[in-house]
Amino acid sequence: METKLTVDHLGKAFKDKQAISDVSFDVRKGEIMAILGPNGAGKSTTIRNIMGIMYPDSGTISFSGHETIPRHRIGYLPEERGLYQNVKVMDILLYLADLKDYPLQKARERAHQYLKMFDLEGQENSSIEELSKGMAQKVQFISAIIHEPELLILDEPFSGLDPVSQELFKEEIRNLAENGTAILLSSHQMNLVEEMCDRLFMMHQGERIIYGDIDDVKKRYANFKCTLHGKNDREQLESLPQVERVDQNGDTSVLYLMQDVQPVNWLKQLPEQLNLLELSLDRISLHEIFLDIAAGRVSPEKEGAVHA
Ligand SMILES: Nc1ncnc2c1ncn2[C@@H]1O[C@H](COP(=O)(O)OP(=O)(O)OP(=O)(O)O)[C@@H](O)[C@H]1O
Repeated sequence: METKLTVDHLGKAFKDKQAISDVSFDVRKGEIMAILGPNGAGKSTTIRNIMGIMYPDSGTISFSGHETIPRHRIGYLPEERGLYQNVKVMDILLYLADLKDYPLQKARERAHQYLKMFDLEGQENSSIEELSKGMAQKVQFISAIIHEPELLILDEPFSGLDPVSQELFKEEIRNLAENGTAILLSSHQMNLVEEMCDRLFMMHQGERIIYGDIDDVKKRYANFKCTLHGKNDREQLESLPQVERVDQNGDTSVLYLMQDVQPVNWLKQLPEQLNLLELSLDRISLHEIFLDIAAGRVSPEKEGAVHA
């Protein structure tokens, strides 16, 4: 797949605070790539460097192999929402398309098409201040894609959206990728990331922790967990073979199993005296991998540890 964006060994400090260091990843045509990490991990700093809102101290950013970034071929939904408040919806969309050198007539057609798709038909002449927060967010999303960008950067696109609007956004983001747009998406909603994205770049304290194909990452990091309902002694559960740790809440115990456990064999050796009302065995989710990272239970992987 053709590489659209390459971020290579990027570093940026604010005074004595190293916000990001040695950040490297790429985003390919037609894929949805997630950039993830706990609050303060450095996601927005990375994105702002790509967008030229700030300049890196080290490293390079290139677009289709060139270090001159054609910003008119990029669409950007920033984390900070906000469009000019007292300007009409259609006027702002055409103005922003024009800033990207996109033909006016085509922009008008696409604006109508997207306003309809996002249930905003008839709002062309409303001013932004008359719209609800979610409606204004839809207009801002349209403004990010109106000029048919080759690379689309979405910083927390789903925050503040109701479930119906969230579905609309998801569907359109998928459509854009299917039609060849390279998408870099930052989100704290792990279930959506797991559902939508092809690859991920997970960072913590400014550094890369995991980089790779979502399915490979899940296989590599997502061990099995066994949830037991029934009154059981925590220490006894902790002493069972191949149990890494136990979380207990009342009569519910979650046993996190070591890597490479064979679930069937592991189940066979459970002691008969266990109090078992219910038992389930699942792979841990991306959400839990994320919590492990935030808690420092996953250390940065070596370059190339997971093949991107
Ligand atoms: N303009 C700035 N001046 C000083 N420090 C900054 C500035 N912008 C970011 N930082 C610091 O850089 C680090 C990374 O911040 P950044 O906003 O990139 O994180 P993030 O991953 O986007 O977080 P969040 O999920 O909370 O949006 C933080 O420690 C933050 O305090």
